Amino acid sequence: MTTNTTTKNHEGGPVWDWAAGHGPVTGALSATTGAFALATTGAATSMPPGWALAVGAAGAIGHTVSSLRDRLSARTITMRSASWLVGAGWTTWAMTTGPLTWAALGSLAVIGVGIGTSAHSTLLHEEARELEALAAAERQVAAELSAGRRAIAAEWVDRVQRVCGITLRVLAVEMWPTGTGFTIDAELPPGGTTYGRIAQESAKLSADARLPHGCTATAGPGIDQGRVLIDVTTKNVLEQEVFYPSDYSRLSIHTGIPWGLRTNADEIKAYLREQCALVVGPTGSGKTNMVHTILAGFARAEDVLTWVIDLNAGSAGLPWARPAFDTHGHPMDGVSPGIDWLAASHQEALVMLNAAVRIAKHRKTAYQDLMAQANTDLLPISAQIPQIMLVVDEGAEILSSNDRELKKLAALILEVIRIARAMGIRTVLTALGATSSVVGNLMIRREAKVRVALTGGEKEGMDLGKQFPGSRGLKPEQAPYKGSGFMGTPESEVGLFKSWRILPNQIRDIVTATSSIHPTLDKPSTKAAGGAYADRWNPERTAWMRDHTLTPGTAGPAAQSAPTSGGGLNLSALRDQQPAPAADEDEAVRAFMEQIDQQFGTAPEPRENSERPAASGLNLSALRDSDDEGGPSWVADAVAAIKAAGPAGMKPSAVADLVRRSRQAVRAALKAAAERGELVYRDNGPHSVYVHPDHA
Ligand SMILES: Nc1ncnc2c1ncn2[C@@H]1O[C@H](COP(=O)(O)OP(=O)(O)OP(=O)(O)O)[C@@H](O)[C@H]1O
Repeated sequence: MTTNTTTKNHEGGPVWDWAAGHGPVTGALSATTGAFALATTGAATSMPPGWALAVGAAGAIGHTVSSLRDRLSARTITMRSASWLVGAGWTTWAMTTGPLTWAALGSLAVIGVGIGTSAHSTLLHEEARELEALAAAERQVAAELSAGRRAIAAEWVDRVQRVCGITLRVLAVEMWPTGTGFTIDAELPPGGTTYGRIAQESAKLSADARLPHGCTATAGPGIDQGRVLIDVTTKNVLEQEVFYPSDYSRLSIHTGIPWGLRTNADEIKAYLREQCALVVGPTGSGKTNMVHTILAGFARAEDVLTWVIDLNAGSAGLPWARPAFDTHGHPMDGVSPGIDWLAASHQEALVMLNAAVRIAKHRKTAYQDLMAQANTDLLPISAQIPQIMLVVDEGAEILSSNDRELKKLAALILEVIRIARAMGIRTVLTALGATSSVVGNLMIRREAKVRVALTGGEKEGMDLGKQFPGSRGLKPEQAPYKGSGFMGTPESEVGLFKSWRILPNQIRDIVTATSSIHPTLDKPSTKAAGGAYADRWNPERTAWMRDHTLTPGTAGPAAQSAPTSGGGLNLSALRDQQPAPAADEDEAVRAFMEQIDQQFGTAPEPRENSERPAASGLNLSALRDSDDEGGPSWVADAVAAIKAAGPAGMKPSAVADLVRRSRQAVRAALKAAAERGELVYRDNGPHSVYVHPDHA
């Protein structure tokens, strides 16, 4: 009957779910209605009552078997088989005595309520039993885990005692979710023991623990100075090839740029707002690959513009520039280069570095008000005023070269490192080796504290102690895989590290994906950088990228006759390998080189250039020999800077810092300028300033 109803209601009404299991109420209802239906039908058809008993016994046995299989409790099994037997007993009795009597119906109702109640209670019992079983399993896992942790703690207390002679009290052992190691949090013994004493025995501890190659035990500071955290790597992630993540979301110079992975698979970031970086790696260690991952990070940053110098045919920057231009060098719609400027020749590098110096100086005056408002002496870098990251591939070799041409570049690179920290220009230099001329340079030692050493198994010239002074126990053998090595930053203790692998396809993807992220150079900086910056992607100027018969940095035919726009430096004039240079071009090259030689030729570092900040293009007058302390070039700069400072004016000392002349000379020159009416002196004791007449 129920089946008929079901079929009829199938279209629109509720559907019986025969597959669903019974709860206590539906179970009792089903049992009693079933028994009643069988008794009435059996009585009407004179069925032998013994059949009902036989069916009940079979049901009890069947359910007992299935309950045993489901590992249900004895209580549930008893309840179920009792229900079958009681139901069958009632049916047999009712068939014999007649099911439609008050006694039969009443007893059936009592049986129904009884089955429902006992089913409910056994269900609760069953659930409680299940929960208890789960909790017991969890307790067992936890007990095993904490036993494991206790064993690790005991083992390492012994080890540190044996190797370093220090008795630790382990407070916690944290297993890394990546399954590649664990961290021990321990208390150092009283008496002033520092974590450094354990850190310097890293190699011995790793050997004592018989860690696989590439795995280390490194100690770092704990929550306070009396605690130590020991990171122990047990699985070597350095040997794996890990590809650059496919997440190209926005980054910022302020929140750090990820450069690769620690052995526990954590990302390690470089914070470069104020720091420069030095990446050392011999040939074949994965240095070029690492430069690309660095450029990838900068391309993703909304407040970074990357200027690349690679005198080795520009190869480090080319994959980042080419996808943005068509075969004629014209920009592709909707794609902008992943780097902002690429110099592949001495001349272009010279132009770029001079522009960087001019920007640094001009920013100092142009953003005085902004910095005063923000109450900071550090230029607030943002998408509107981006940081310039100067990446110089094999830049450290440029710094240590005796070649006259390279010395000029070296002087300017050091100049940028020295003067531009606050104004948002920082450098990433790569080097083939950690030679003393590189890491021995005071400027590099002081400013480039983000350090990477790619070892790739190479031991020759790998003096890790020089590159990471104070960190003992680092051995190139610990990172014998390509792209692996050590990295340390002021924020993160030196430790093993793996750079991501990146391939040309992915570089192309990143260029496209980040096209809308790149900032534009702020107006004052663009002005200071001059026409040479504005023209940097001119098809003529980038002809060498497409025409392999041209030497990098040389312009295509069009540029040879046409002057560059915006009054910038005409690079064609600097070409040193033109087939038949015109006489006046030769003359320009000679004059240019002479002026540069006078300025930089012999000195290890350049004298301060005195380009006019607002001048467009490369200001050759800046390269003039300037012993003339009262000479017009820097006084004009000073007057321009004072004008840019507005009504607040500038103190003579600030002007002296800016133009890099002695305070005495500056005071005299400013006084003379005031007497000529070019400036106004606002006398206010120690706060006296010079103001431009426009703002007086
Ligand atoms: N992070 C990495 N993970 C895995 N393999 C890498 C990684 N980096 C580099 N390699 C491997 O090492 C090879 C050399 O890499 P790369 O060209 O970057 O080295 P290099 O130090 O710049 O050498 P060279 O100066 O000779 O160009 C790559 O072809 C690649 O097979």
